[in-house]
Amino acid sequence: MNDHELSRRAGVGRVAAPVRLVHLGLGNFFRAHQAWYTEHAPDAPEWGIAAFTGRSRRLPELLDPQDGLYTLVTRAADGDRFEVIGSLSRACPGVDHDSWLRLLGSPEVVAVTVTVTEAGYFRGPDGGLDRDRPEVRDDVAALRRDLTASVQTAPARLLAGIAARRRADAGPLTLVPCDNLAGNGQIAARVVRDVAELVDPGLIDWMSDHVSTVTTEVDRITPRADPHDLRVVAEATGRDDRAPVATEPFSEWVLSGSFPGGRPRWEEAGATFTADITPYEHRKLWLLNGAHSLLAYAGSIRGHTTVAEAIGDDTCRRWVRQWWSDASPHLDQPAADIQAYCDALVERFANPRMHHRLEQIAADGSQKLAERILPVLRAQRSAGRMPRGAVLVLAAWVCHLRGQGAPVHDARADEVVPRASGPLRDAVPRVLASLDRALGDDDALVAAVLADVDRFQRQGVR
Ligand SMILES: NC(=O)c1ccc[n+]([C@@H]2O[C@H](COP(=O)([O-])OP(=O)(O)OC[C@H]3O[C@@H](n4cnc5c(N)ncnc54)[C@H](O)[C@@H]3O)[C@@H](O)[C@H]2O)c1
Ligand SMILES: O=P(O)(O)OC[C@@H](O)[C@@H](O)[C@H](O)[C@H](O)CO
Repeated sequence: MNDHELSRRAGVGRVAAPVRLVHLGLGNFFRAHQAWYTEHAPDAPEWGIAAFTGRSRRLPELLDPQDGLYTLVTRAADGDRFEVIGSLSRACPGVDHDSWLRLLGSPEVVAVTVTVTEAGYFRGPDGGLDRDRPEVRDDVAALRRDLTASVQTAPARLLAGIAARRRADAGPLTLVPCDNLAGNGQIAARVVRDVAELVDPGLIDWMSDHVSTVTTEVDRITPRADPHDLRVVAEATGRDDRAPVATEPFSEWVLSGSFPGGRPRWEEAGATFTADITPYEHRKLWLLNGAHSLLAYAGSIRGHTTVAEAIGDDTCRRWVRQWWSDASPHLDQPAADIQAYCDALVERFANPRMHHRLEQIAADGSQKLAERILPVLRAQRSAGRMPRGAVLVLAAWVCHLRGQGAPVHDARADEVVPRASGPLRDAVPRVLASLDRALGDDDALVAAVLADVDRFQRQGVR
C-alpha cells in the first residue's frame, strides 16, 4: 500500500455496497452515467453493482486492484472536477459466465442495466432477433444443449441469466436497457424472448410473470478514455488511478416502467420517471445523436477529428441547424423549448476540453442511422418534402462507406461497403435500400442524395 493508492483497502471511498444490481456492458458510459446516479442516490450504501464487460478482461484487471473504485472527471469548458465513484462493487470479465449466472440467480439482485451498443442486440430487419447471424446460431445451439453453457451475445446471456433465476426461484427481475435506441425496453424484451422461443419456450411464460422491462432515455456525452487522463487525475488528486473516465457536466436519465423488486432512489440523484418516454427519446436521439452522426460523417470529410472542431466550422454548424429544422416539426415539445435544447447542444458540442472523436461516433452507422435519421426522413417524405439535413447525412454516409472521412467500423461492413462501391447511380439506391428498401426505390430521394454525394466529392474536403 502506498500514499497514492486508489482502493478501499487504502481507506479511499466508501465500503463496497452489497451487490443488488448487475450491469452488462462495463465501459465508459455506464461508469459516467448509471454508476454515477447510483453513487448519488441517498440509499447508495444498500445498492452495489456487479458489472460485466462484453468479453474483454481489460477493465476488470484495472479496476480489481482498485476494489472497483475509479475517478470520474467531469470536464466543463472552464475546468475539471474529480470524484471517486464507489458504486461498482465488482468488475467482472464477460467470460466469467459462472459469476453471471450465480448473480442473476440471486434473490438479492433485482435489476440488470445494459449498455452493449446498438449492434449488441443482434436485431434483424423485422426488429426481432437476427436468427441467421452465426454468433446467434452458436449461442442458441449451446443453450439448447445446456442452459448454463457459456454464451457470447447479449440476448443469449440475458436469457441464460433469466433461466438461472427461474432455476433458483429468485423472484422478480427488471431489465433496464440504456442504449441509444427508441423503445429500448421493448427491443431488449423482444430479442430475449426470441432466444427463449428457440431454446426453451417455457421460459417465455416465466418471463411474463417475473421479468419487467423498463425503457430509458440516456444522455451524457462520454468519449472513449484518453490515456493522458491518468496523469491529469494523478496530478489533481494525488492518487494513481489506472482507469479514470471523463465526461461532460450535463446528464439526463429518463425511465419508464416498474421495478417490482425495488431500485435505488435514482430520482433523488436527478433521474426522471415518466409514463410517456417517447417525446424524450425522439428529442434526444434525433437532435443530439442525429447531429452527432451528421458531424461524424460530413465533419470528418471536411477534415475534422472531434465534435468540438466540427461544430466550430460555420458550414458544419449550418448543416446541423438544417437537420434540426427537418426534425423539429416532428417533436412534441413547444418550439421555444426545442430551440433552447438545440442552443444548449451547440454549447455542449463546442466544449473545447472534450475530445469526442468523430471516428468513435461514425462506427456502426448501419445501426445508428435507423434510430437517429430515418424516422424524420420518412415523416418528411410522407409529407412530400425533401429534408435537406437528412439527405446530407445520408450522402456523407455513402461517401464515408466509399472511403472519405472517418474510417469504417461497422457491424454490417461486409454488406454495406460493397453496396457503396461502383458507379454512384447504382451505389446510392443500394446503400439506401440497406437501411430501408423503400428508400432505395424513392427516385427523388436517390437524386437528392446523389447531388450531395457529388458536392462532397467535389467541394466537401478542405
Ligand atoms: N458514450 C456515450 O456518450 C454514450 C451516451 C449515451 C448512451 N451510450 C450507449 O452506451 C453504449 C456503450 O458506450 P460506451 O461509451 O460505454 O462504450 P465502451 O466501448 O466504453 O463500452 C461498451 C461495453 O459494451 C460491451 N459490448 C460492446 N459490444 C457488445 C456486444 N455486442 N455484446 C455485449 N457487450 C458488448 C463492451 O465489451 C464494453 O463492455 C453506446 O453504444 C450507447 O448505446 C453511450
Ligand atoms: O455511443 P455511440 O457510439 O452509440 O454514439 C456516439 C454518440 O452519438 C453518443 O454516444 C452520444 O455521445 C451520447 O448519446 C450522448 O448522450
